Amino acid sequence: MKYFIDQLHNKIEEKNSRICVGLDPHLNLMPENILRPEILDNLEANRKEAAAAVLKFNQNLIDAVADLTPVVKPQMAFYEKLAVPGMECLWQTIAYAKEKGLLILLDGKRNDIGSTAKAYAESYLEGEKIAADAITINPYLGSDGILPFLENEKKGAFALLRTSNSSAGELQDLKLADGRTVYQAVADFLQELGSQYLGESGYSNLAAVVGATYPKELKAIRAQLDSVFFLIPGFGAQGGGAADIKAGFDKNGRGAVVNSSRGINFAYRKAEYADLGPENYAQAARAAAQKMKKEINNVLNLPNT
Ligand SMILES: O=c1ccn([C@@H]2O[C@H](COP(=O)(O)O)[C@@H](O)[C@H]2O)c(=O)[nH]1
Repeated sequence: MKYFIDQLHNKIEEKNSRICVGLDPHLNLMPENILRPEILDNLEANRKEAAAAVLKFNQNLIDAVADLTPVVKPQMAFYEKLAVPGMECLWQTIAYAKEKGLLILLDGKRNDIGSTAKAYAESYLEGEKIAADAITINPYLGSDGILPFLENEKKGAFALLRTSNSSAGELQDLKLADGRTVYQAVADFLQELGSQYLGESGYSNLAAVVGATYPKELKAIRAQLDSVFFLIPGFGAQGGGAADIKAGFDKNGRGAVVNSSRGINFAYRKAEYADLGPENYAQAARAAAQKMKKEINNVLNLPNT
């Protein structure tokens, strides 16, 4: 199978799961048996130890959720924060997740002029073992900044469309002279550009990010776009729930994955999993991932297997 988007579809079907587990190692939320809290008092001096702790944390999480999720999404900000050891940790995490059969969506929101975008694409998407399968991008520079991420049909790009954050509407909801909002214009642009990269699934390797925290907009965008696959972040910690993401899927329950990062990574901190204790954070993460998978399948009227 050639296309990234078809690989993602197949993994979703294989696991009957529409979740995406974020790998967002917020250091201040880590269990103490993994990361000594004193490390945070002088992180600059302790980056190596912190990165080693994050790698162990991630590997245990991956082991706990590998059969439940088609894809993981490392958020680059948390690895960049740890400088060189952090980047090593990121690549080791990616290699580990790949060994476990997971697809990797790197959340870096990269982009630039065409020649620089090409360098980003080569840095993060080129290669088999030590490379992501897809990356989040900012579409604001237009097509020459996007096309380098789509050159290899085995790789995909997820462009920011209508984001989940509270100030998303400040720019994205502005009205253009033709009556469309900025995000509606971006949506049309992505569908048009992505039509050259359609897989057998009917979806394009050029996908989009649409937040769970704006269900009305999510519904309208799904109605507008029939060949653009969605990453839907904002589930759990940001307040989005199963009812909010339903309209992001097509009538067959296809066309999207829903991300949760803190809600799964740090589930051990929730009252419902408190009995497990911080040392069993991976078990808590597994329980939270199972619950999310089930809630999404239920709201889409899909069987739970
Ligand atoms: O619109 C967007 C785009 C990206 N994100 C990223 O997704 C995760 C969400 O983390 P939670 O802990 O589940 O809130 C995080 O990496 C964001 O940078 C997003 O939330 N919204």
